[in-house]
Amino acid sequence: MDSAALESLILKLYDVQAVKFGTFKLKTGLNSPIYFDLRVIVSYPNLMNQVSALLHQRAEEARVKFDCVCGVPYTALPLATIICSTHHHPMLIRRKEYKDYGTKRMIEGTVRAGEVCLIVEDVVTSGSSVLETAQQLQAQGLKVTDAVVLLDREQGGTERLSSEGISLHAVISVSHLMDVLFRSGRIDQQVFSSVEKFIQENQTFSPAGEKKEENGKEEGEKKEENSKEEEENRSGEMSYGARAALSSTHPIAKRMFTLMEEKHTNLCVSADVTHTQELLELAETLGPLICVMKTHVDILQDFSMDAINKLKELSDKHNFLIFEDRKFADIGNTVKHQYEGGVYRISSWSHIINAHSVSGPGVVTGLKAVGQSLGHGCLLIAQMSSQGALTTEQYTHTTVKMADSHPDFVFGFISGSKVSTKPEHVHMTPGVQLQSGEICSVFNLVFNPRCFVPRRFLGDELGQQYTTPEQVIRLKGSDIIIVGRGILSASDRRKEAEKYRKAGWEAYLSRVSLN
Ligand SMILES: O=c1ccn([C@@H]2O[C@H](COP(=O)(O)O)[C@@H](O)[C@H]2O)c(=O)[nH]1
Repeated sequence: MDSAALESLILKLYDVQAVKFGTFKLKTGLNSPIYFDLRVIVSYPNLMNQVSALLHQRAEEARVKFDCVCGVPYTALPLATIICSTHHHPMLIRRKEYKDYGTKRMIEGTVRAGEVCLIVEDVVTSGSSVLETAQQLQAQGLKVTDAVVLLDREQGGTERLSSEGISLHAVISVSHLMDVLFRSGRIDQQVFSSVEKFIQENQTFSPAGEKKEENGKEEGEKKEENSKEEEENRSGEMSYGARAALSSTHPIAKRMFTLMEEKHTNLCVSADVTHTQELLELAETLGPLICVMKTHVDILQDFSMDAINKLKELSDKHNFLIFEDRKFADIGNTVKHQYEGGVYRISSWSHIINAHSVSGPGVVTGLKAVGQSLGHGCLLIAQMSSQGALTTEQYTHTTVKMADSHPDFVFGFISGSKVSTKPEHVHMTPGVQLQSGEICSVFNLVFNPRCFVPRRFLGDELGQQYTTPEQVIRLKGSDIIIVGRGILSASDRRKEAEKYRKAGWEAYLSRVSLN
């Protein structure tokens, strides 16, 4: 690639303020000394043509073989359009928002399964937007081997994509850009060094499987480590879509992550009702807002397989998964019968079940013998939300190890926080309401009469404890909020569920990387 052409492009990008220096708060909460806003280039037709030509040239230099092109929405869409119309390549458009009407397609254009699609992107940080796009193309039977990007922030995107079998080809790297701007006198040594330091200290990719040393640490050190962990939960986080695209992700988790990203929801409603009509009404009204409906079928006074068949139809209609919260906890042989047979025949309709690990690995082996061939998945209960729960740190740790031994069936956990570092694992958290017990401590409630918080925000009379969607998703690093009475006790359940969906989704957006 012609270095003079690249230098002139970098200077033009600086001149049109597509690259800025200062203090910019990223979606992750981090303050960055550099910010790219390549959206502005749409106002400069010559620049658009130049960028598109260089992207195409980069793909040619890397000898990428492809049949069609797809731009990551939104900035790369017009770039892909110019490339396709200039070089006569078929184009595909990826929708960012799921639509609940019409064809409901996420990829528009003529899809020919088996063809190779080249992805075009403007800026890559962690690579999660490219991975999301790849995953949606792959879901349509297309192959994705390469992506071209105008600017690589060099924060781990190349490595992340490579670990997923995608080669990233960048026209400009951030170090090259900084070098040109420094040499041309556009930025001084201080700005140069602060950006260099930021990039070095904010890498988003590290090979999986590394565990932090915890033994022998002083209380203060441990506290600091905990807050670092919370910080990690908030920043550099992979998106649900990117996690769906990982080859090690269980099929149920793939489906779950994908539909969460499509529907913009990480809300699971806990349908703790006692009549089937109410259960079906909930599925019909809340279906578009949820990713999972959790049931306790043994509290239904009029259980019937007919009602269950209708629930299955609604789960297809509104694209949510069914999770029977049966909490299996017996020896392998017994749980096998409980899962497959009896009145409820749970394995015939529930996509997800869960189990306590207390009885040892036999519980998983027994359930797996029934559920694996049906394509179902299991969550292990690693922590509980109720006061005085016996789920100690050691218990949680052993439960995670048990899950690791059965990746073909166990795909995640019921827990109050993120207990596994594996991005393919799903964490679902119960005990969630919009206002938590932390607003006003029990001590204050008793001793300070002016501090009034309704009892239900603290917990219930039977030991349930609540935290907020923000705490669960952003600070504790869990993936899905499970909400029962927070929604069920509202006079307008749909409106209330929408509040929870929004709160959970915004908390998720605030923790994933700006890419
Ligand atoms: O530790 C746990 C495990 C499961 N649950 C279940 O979640 C819902 C919570 O209902 P709320 O009305 O939101 O309190 C309920 O079905 C429990 O069985 C849990 O609460 N804690």
